[in-house]
Amino acid sequence: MVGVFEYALAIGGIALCVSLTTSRRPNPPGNVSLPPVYGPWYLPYPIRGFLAMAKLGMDEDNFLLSLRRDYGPVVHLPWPLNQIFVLDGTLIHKVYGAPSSTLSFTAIRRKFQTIIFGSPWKISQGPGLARMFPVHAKGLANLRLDAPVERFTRIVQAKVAQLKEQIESLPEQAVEIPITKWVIDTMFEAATIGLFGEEFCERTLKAGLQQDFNRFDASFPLLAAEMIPMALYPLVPPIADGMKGREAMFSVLTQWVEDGLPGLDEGVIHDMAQMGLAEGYTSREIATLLLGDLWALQANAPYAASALLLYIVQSNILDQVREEIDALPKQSEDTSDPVVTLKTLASMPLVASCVQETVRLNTSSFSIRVVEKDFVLSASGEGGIFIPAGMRVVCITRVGHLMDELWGANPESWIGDRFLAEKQGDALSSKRSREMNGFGGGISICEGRHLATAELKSILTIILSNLDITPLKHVADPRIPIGPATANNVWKGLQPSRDLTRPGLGAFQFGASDVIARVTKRKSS
Ligand code: HEM
Repeated sequence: MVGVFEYALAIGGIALCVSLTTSRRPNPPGNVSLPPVYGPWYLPYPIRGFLAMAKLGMDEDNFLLSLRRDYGPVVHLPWPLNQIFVLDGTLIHKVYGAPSSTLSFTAIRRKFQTIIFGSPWKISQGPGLARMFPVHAKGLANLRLDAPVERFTRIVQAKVAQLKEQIESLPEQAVEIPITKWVIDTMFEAATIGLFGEEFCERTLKAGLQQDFNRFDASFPLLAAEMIPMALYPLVPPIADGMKGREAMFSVLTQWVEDGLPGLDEGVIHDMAQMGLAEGYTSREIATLLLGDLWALQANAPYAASALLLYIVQSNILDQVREEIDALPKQSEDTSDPVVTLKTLASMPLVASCVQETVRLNTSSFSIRVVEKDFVLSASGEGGIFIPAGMRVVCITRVGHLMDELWGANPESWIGDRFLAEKQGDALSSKRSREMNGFGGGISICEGRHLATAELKSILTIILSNLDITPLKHVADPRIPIGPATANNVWKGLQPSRDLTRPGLGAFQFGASDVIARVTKRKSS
């Protein structure tokens, strides 16, 4: 029988081997240097790596900001992460601009398709997916979004009308609701109908799939960390629970594909499913592909939308935002409801700036690349930092968003017109837009960014045209570690607390934390 001593010996042996192999550093050529290594010099590399992992998981913002202060724009976090973090906007753009033959992403996307979304390896590694990737990207381009945005908008209008009716039926002519939950639930339905159509959404609601989505989504950080082999998923309780949620979603998706995608006859989801059938995939295999879209659709935008609404209604630019919204053409002469289309949404520069500012402040995105060939990372072309082949480079967008000089004196504050050309000048506002990397960048940039932006503008427009929102009090979620949206909480208004268990996964989520708001029919005009 193997005893504790043998186990300790084996673990010690592995740690020693890792320490010896990972401590050997390559010799960089010429006038370039290696990135500094994280952690106290006297500790072995694996211990430094574990320290980094623990700090990242416990206090993302403070850890990331301290990396840049203590090590500069690039730092190597040793095994088990074994990643090179890039912490400065200019260098991040160098990574985004590198050719895929040097810094690649496809292998990671393919691997995630299996270890997170459950596709069989033969599909995630097969040639069919290579044919689907470009069709998928085109399917979410602006040109293809009129119909999804129209469907999304129709549902949000109906939900707001329902809320108005509820308000009118009450003697106090007001309701007090958890506003984040209301926005997230509304977005869940509207966005599902937007991309997947009404019939699928109806089946989703009937099966209570939003809860299953949340269970799967809660396991996402562990799955994406790639630390737990798939064979052990059933033994790790949060992942096992996530897998139950995933299975429930597969079952509804598979049946819907089996039935011939009722309620949907165009768009990216329709095209993907048809391509899957043409490749000879089973309905369940197609369901695994569609799950990736359902996750991307719902994991970020609803949270960003509720943060945006709360920022604006508590800011001193609310009246200006309303002026812009009120200037939209009306649906008819006897209504104040605006025409909400991709075209009208594009005519609101202040609202666009508020959306960008919210995505800047309320996201943390890690864009990962595999280093295929030795690479020198340099801002100026002179000297630079040597990155050897075989490593992983990770663009840490959050640090650039909070520390780069171009944001001015108060980068941790929400300033709605920070991106407005009229206010900042054309050069600065377009430089800021280029450096806003909340949707990632380069070959892995968020394909849904146009849809997400349109959704955020649409729901904001419909709510502010019809309702007055007064935030009253914060509600905590005792189950999750929580924190302010930024390390130095400079926002004086109310916002739900940020779930700190999701470093680098896009828009901040809030668990069950919320803000109770008083909602009345809009009075001001
Ligand atoms: C505010 C809302 C959103 C935020 C902040 C966001 C953010 C991100 C980020 C950070 C990435 C990874 C980028 C990288 O690795 O460089 C990503 C990928 C992706 N997003 Fe979004 N996203 C949002 C909404 C959406 C929506 C509504 C969709 C629609 C389906 C979507 C579809 C995708 C897809 C398909 C990818 C994968 C791209 C790839 O692997 O190449 N996203 N998103």
